[in-house]
Amino acid sequence: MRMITFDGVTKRYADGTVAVDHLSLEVPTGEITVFVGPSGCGKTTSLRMINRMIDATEGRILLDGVDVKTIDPPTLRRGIGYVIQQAGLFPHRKIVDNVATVPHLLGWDRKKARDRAMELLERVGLDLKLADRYPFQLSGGQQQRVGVARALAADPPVLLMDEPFSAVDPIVRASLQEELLRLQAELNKTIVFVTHDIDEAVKLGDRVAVLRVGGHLAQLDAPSTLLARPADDFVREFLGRDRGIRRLSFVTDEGVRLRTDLTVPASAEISSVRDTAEPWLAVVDEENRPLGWVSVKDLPESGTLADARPAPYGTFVRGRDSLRAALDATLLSPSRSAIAVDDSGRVEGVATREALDEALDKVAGGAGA
Ligand SMILES: Nc1ncnc2c1ncn2[C@@H]1O[C@H](COP(=O)(O)OP(=O)(O)OP(=O)(O)O)[C@@H](O)[C@H]1O
Repeated sequence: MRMITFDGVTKRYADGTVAVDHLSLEVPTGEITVFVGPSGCGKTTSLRMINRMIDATEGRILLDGVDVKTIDPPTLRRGIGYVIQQAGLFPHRKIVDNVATVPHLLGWDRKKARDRAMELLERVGLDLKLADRYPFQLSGGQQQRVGVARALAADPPVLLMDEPFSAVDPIVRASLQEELLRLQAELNKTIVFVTHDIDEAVKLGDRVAVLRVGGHLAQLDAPSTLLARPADDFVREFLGRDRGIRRLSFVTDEGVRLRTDLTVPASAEISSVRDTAEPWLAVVDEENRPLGWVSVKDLPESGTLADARPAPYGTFVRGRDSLRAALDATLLSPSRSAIAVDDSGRVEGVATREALDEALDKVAGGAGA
């Protein structure tokens, strides 16, 4: 249990700058809440008020109903992991010692702290051969993983992450995001994640708080709702281009009707399919895995479908992928239909363009668009 409540929180700095203005919102237990917004909108200030690196001028921040101002900062921070950009590792300590620092401070003996550190490094996907190196001997992405491991060391229920993945290249960034989602599925921490990147926000957030300059909350919603129904022009603009398409990432493929009459085994005689009215057929192997598309009018005179050269195909995983993935699969297939497979890659059926159009109509209808 660790729910965070902002109750009319204002931060006015000494020079009069109002960084956050009467912010009220709830960060639910066990979820990732992302604070996103343009530079200077008060994201970092809001985050740091939670662990009292900055104290609010007005209002209250409650942790499970207890005002953080009544908890002394060291005690408070013991229950709150903190990850920042460029990891902020101690440069003169080995990787394993960086992670073991907090358990050590908590009074664990050396071996137990070290074991815990190794376990966490493994968990965040770091090659354990790197444990005895120093931070400067690691890549930016590796250092970030260590930063996450260190924040998790005391097993805090709350994790604050301030632009943790901003300093690494897009590919490493994507893998760190995946890793965080994988970890979170196991750990269920209450996470507040700050970013200025809206794509990162909708990918990671269970809920996304969009802030505007001056620390005003513009909208707080699940990513799919945010993309479907931005509250105003500011949010719409901040979400950027391709909002409609991006939204399809959050729509499951479940509603898409599949046809099962468009697949044929590679062992079938060509003569048996020549008279079909369908222009394209999906060929499958004996285990019902896709081999590709064949154009019926271009089939050889005789033989089996194994003798026809199947063209490349796109697939999506039924029940797991989004409508966006299904649509993408159609673009990778000459038939413009997508092959639906199960988790083990066996064909469940074919989603035709008509079936996808129907599904898209339902989404557009439901958006109030
Ligand atoms: N110590 C300070 N004294 C005065 N003003 C400050 C101080 N720290 C931050 N500010 C101002 O408060 C506002 C919010 O800053 P904050 O760092 O919270 O924004 P942010 O949304 O995290 O920005 P960024 O994405 O650029 O990091 C900005 O206008 C900033 O200039």
